[in-house]
Amino acid sequence: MRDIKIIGVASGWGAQDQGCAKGPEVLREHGLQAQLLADGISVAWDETLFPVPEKNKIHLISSLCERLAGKVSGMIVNGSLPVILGGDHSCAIGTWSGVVLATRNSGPLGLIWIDAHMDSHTPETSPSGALHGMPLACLLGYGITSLVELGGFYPKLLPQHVCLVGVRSFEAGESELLKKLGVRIFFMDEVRRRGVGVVMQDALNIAQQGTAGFGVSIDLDALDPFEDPGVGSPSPDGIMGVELLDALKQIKECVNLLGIEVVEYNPDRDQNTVTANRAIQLLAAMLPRNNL
Ligand SMILES: NC(=[NH2+])NCCC[C@H](N)C(=O)O
Repeated sequence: MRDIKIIGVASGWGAQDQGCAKGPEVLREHGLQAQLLADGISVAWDETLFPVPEKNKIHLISSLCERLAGKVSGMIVNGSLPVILGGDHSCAIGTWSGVVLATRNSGPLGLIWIDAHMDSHTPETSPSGALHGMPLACLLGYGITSLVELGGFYPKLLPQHVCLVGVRSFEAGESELLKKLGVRIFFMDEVRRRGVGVVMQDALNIAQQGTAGFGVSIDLDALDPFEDPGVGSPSPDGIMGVELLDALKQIKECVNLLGIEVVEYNPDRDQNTVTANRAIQLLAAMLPRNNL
């Protein structure tokens, strides 16, 4: 049985609304470990990383992501399953760089990116300039050099092993990049038409075929904000919580699961801790039972 280890990333520097910096510690105080244990899942809280203050936002995020990548790759080398809790989605650059650092000799990484947004801008195409709108482009080899080349190599991901699920809010530049690269996007209308469970099976095929293993990155704004308001960039008409939970259950059977990331929990916008509870339930759906 693999140890499951949590790393919190208490940074909102990649977002315009920085409330999600408080996300990991609020989830911890909310009893995340006890709630998972009640489901038969024992998780150790390894550490919450706090950013080191820096005038330059890009330096701040790249050094935070470097620390994160180092921790994540160390955990995988030691046989643990890393679970990363954001913070804003720019931490994905660190998470998945770390996974790839540890596994690239065995093959490419597959990644399922569940999100309302594409997060695939470069500074040239981004209307907001916010770094949490850029992590997927960085991982695919496009954008700010220090982030793209984090860990000393790039790209971290190949387009044929990546897919997005739940997208409904995006701008032209990022959509053109993903189209050019041929990344499969399960837009919200397809998710609604075919059901999240069926789409997730396709997503798992994309992420598992020809890869050393795969990861899942969940931006909580993929969920419908009417049900789950506790996110940084709410976007209407998203995935229903129970449906996503059900679809994610197939993941815990996958022995080639290399890492999980849940980001953008914003306690300032949450109501009656509904989204905190949802984040914990999503983890419980995906994590292998190790306490039986
Ligand atoms: N991780 C996120 N919540 N990303 C939202 C990005 C929103 C918008 N596309 C931007 O680049 O500013």
